Amino acid sequence: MTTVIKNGTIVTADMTYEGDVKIAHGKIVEIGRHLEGEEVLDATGCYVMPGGIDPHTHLEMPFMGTYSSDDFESGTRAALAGGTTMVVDFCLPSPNQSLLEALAMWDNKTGKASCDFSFHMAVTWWGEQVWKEMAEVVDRGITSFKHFMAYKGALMVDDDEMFSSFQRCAELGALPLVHAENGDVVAQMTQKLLDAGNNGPEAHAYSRPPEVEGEATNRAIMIADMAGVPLYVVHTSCEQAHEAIRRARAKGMRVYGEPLIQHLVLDETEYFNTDWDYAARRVMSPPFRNKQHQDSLWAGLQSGSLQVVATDHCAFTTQQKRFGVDNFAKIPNGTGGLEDRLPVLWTKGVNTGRLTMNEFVAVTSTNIAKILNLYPRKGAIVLGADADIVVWDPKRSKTIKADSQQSVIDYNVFEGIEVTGLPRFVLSRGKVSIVENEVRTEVGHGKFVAREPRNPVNRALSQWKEISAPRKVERSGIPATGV
Ligand SMILES: NC(=O)NCCC(=O)O
Ligand SMILES: [Zn+2]
Ligand SMILES: [Zn+2]
Repeated sequence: MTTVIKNGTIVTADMTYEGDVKIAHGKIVEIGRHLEGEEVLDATGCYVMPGGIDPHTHLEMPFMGTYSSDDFESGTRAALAGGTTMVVDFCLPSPNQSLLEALAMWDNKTGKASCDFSFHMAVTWWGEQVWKEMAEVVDRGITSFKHFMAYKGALMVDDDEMFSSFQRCAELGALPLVHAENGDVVAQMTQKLLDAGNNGPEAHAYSRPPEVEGEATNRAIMIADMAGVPLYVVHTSCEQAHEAIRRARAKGMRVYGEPLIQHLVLDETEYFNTDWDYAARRVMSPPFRNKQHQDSLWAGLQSGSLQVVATDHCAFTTQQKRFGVDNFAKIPNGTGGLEDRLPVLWTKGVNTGRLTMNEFVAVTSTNIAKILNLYPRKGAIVLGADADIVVWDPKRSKTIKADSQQSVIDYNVFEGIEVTGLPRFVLSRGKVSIVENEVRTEVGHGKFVAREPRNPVNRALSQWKEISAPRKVERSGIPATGV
């Protein structure tokens, strides 16, 4: 069957123009005027954009004694409902577990996905087995490796392990990712706060101030530079971390920063709410920051020093959050946002003039497609691309409410925010999955997307590092050793 999206304005990361889009067998087969097809989707008054790609989700993830509540079924449904057509989740091996064994476990979770997905592999320990298996993981199309510099005693790796892993990434043409917070300092700060009786959710924020993130970001950048590999910093939340990324990029380093929609819009005052549940539901790492940090993140998106807006969707119910009722360090870290990322960013970004429509497409889809070597199969409206498309109605509005969301949790951190700009249609490889409020997603339609290593940035950096590597000076007359 052929489908035509008619009468819309196509908006990509670099162009805005009138045109119809024809789809067959899940791909874009024609772009032009007055196209015909068996199924017609009317996009009058709408923008036809590449579907969102969320490169940072944790679906059904074992974490802090429980599992995140949205799985690949509810998570990908929430994604599609909000205009996101691909998610990249994290495979987390336990300490000493084989990466391949962990991957098999994660593969088992994905059968219910209704949009396409990929994985980042986490490096949670180091040894010859990990070194070897990283090559196999890359062969299977997973070309990015996550390193947690926090969560001491659980997922955290030290500098030695990170440097080894980053060098392996350089050899394999893969991309290292970091959760950048100084885990040693956070662990001690946490204990000090608890000893002083400071056990509420607000102490979570006190235990990991912006300096802790800034230091780790600088350290990860230095280690990546020594290893000769690009670096992607997840959930960049503050000026200190942004400044490190900005400075590195100004020096020509290949470093990317990813603010979350939560950090752009919600601030630290959320933790001072006197309702324990309200504050605990917003506990995530890094924590929400103040308005100055938010301004810095918006400026980074505007100026190009930050490239991607993600969600870090890791949803826990109120019941799960209550594991930490006497001790903030036991509150499962994470918030939701998959369904809300695009509408909230459009409302707070495009509708306020902070972002152009093309910048919106860049930071929600195209930039990450390029960084992860998915472009132009994903993140583009071009011939041959996957028909992962959102038809965006800039006039549709709603008030965000947990009651009507796709996520299975019982609250929404954006509750009460009025958004203007919502999908009219969302297509996942050509399948019409969302028609305004009607959900037509198909369980199992989502497929794993394999990625190739050695994207152009990896190759360019390796070439430059090879040319500029330290070299032994050849000397003709070497003096005899004087004994
Ligand atoms: N961010 C967060 O609080 N939870 C998910 C795990 C992580 O990304 O650190
Ligand atoms: Zn993290
Ligand atoms: Zn995360």
